[in-house]
Amino acid sequence: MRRHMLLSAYVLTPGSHFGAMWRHPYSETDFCDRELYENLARSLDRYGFDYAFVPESLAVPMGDDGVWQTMTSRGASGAIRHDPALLVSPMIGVTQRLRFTVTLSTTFMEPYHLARTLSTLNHFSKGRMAWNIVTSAGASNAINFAHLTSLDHGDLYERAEEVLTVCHDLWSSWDEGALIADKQSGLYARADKIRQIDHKGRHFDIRGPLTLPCRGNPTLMAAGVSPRGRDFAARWAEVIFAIQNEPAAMRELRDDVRARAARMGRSPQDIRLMAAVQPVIGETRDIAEARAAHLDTLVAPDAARSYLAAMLGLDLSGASGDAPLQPILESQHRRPAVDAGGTQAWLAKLLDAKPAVSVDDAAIALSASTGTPRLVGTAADVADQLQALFEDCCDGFVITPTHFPGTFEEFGRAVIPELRARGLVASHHQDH
Ligand SMILES: Cc1cc2nc3c(=O)[nH]c(=O)nc-3n(C[C@H](O)[C@H](O)[C@H](O)COP(=O)(O)O)c2cc1C
Repeated sequence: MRRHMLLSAYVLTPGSHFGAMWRHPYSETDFCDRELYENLARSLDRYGFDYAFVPESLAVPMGDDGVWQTMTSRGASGAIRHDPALLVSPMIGVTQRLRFTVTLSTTFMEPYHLARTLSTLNHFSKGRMAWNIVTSAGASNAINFAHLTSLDHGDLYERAEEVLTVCHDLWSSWDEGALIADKQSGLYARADKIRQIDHKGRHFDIRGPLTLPCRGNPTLMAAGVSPRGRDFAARWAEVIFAIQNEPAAMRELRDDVRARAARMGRSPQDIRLMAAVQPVIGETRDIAEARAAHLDTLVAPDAARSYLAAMLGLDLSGASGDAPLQPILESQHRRPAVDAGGTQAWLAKLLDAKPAVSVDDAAIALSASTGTPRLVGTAADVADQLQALFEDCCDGFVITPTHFPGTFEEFGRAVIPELRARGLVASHHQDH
């Protein structure tokens, strides 16, 4: 069977990987409206997206200095976040085919909760769930859980391994056929087909069983990039979510995780990589270029500076926006705890092209796409760029919006038919 591209819609508000999304003239702004998500889900289902992908953070975004007010007041990426599991619940109800990726943290959630929430969603969606497993490293993630013992990077992954073991045990704590609901005999469930898990580990003490039977396991995704994160993905995940600017970095990540998986006895081809991309589509190339340039004008420099500071682990509080970035980088020698988006590689590329880039220009460039490749052009141009990446170094894309939900509609109306005509995405009702 021909290999098909996976297509996900990235549901992050009020800014997405484009940090000023809500300011776009065509964008919705009420991200607390249930119907917005139901309508989005209907459209995604109709156009043939594979997934709605919901990332997660349990804190409002903040700069490296802990100041959250700037980014929240500017509506930066992730300033409004719902519980991912609850967000997709109404979306499930209005769709037949669309699948859902919820990002849930192994650090701040308990495995019993995780296993049960995902199990319920997998029942309600008839098996259309995926879990993007994150360890939520970094100070901002921990800010609302300061009462918990803080875990270092290695401990986060050790806990995550235990969480996954427990979840799998809970998901198999009911055998198929355990639920019989036999009114005649009065036997609802066969206890001989339901097991305690009796887990006693370093982090958890859990008897089990789960409070409901399982309907298959969710598809597992992972998003770490360190050697430990890659091992974790190689052990558990079927899909890796990547924010990488360069094809070579996507290729290296996929090859490396596949090699690790092979050493663990898995088939390397079982691991697919979905890369975040930001399409900017125009009726003509000139229109697309003009739209891309317009996007940058919507980014607020103060919020962009906070974001740059957070992503690079810099103190920019005393810096003028016009100052060149390079000397600041050299004087501070600071590094972020997490390089989640390949930001260092993005920065190296920027400094290579523009050694004297100012703080604000760098900040605006980062907030405009978070380092995801921006694909600018007509629908056919965007399809060409996706095809080239797909044939070279990845298995699908997470489409990050510049306006919400318009980007998904433009992509669905103009680019997906083009990809389908080229045989690159599954036809409707066909599995990938
Ligand atoms: C592409 C990407 C996306 C991520 N998305 C999230 C997220 O939505 N929520 C979250 O809490 N952590 C997220 N993370 C953080 C990871 O789960 C992990 O904690 C972090 O990357 C540190 O692990 P590492 O050093 O192995 O990369 C993401 C990381 C990457 C690389």
